[in-house]
Amino acid sequence: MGESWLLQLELDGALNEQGMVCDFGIVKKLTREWMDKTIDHALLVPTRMDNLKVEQAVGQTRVEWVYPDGQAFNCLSPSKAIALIDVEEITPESMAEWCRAQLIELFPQEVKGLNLRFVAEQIDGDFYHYSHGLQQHDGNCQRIAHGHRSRIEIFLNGERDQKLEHEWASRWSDIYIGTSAHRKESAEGMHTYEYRAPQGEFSLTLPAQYCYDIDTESTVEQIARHLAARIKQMKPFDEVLVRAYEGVGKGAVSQV
Ligand SMILES: Nc1nc2c(c(=O)[nH]1)N=C([C@H](O)[C@H](O)COP(=O)(O)OP(=O)(O)OP(=O)(O)O)CN2
Repeated sequence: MGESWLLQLELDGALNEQGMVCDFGIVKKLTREWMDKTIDHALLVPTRMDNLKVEQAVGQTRVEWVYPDGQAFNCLSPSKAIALIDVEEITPESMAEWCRAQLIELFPQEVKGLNLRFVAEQIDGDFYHYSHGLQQHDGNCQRIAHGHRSRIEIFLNGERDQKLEHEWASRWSDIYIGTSAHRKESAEGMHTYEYRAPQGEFSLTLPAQYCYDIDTESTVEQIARHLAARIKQMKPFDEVLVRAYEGVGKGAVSQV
């Protein structure tokens, strides 16, 4: 599944010569750089999970996992796009503990304690939960399986339509949004996506029931456009406006 969490930090320690525990600028820089290097835009794999096999060779990592119903999940990607986390399950709490233990080592010695929390954005309505990879992105969004938790707003003739929002959020609850051009032949009932991007070769195979393909890259602009077009097909006489988000506070608007 895709996630977008806000990170909250509390530092404990004696005051330095500037009267600070640690300059906020340093806190933000250290934390952001470390998160970007380790878990942000990565596929987080809980290595104590059952039915998991991980192989690493020459900069590539392969993850094979069997779903409880016996179906297969397989991802091959440059190693930095897969974060192996020594826990049974990825939760905000298990990730906070895992990150805390490593992050505290990076702070100046005045910092004696670090409390770290991951929190989901407060979303009053529906949201969609998806993973994807943008082959054409020159940054880390090219990684084949990173995801977001995103609010969605749909308007018909200027009026919010929460029933439609709910329908799309349910359809896109823990979904992989694939790009048709990346599809390769696969066993029946499975989808395989493969592409080469600047960071290397990416490949992902998972059950078709967890996938939704679109004809373009899955940028949030294209997602908003796709949703607006699909809704317009069903409601040709209505003016349709979609606000689709990508994680917290960023998104796109499409109107047809
Ligand atoms: N105009 C667009 N820009 C970007 C898109 C997009 O769809 N349209 N998509 C991405 C990536 O998919 C990416 O996962 C999001 O990247 P980024 O904003 O860097 O990610 P974070 O969620 O980590 O956000 P921060 O708030 O910067 O932590 C990139 N750009």
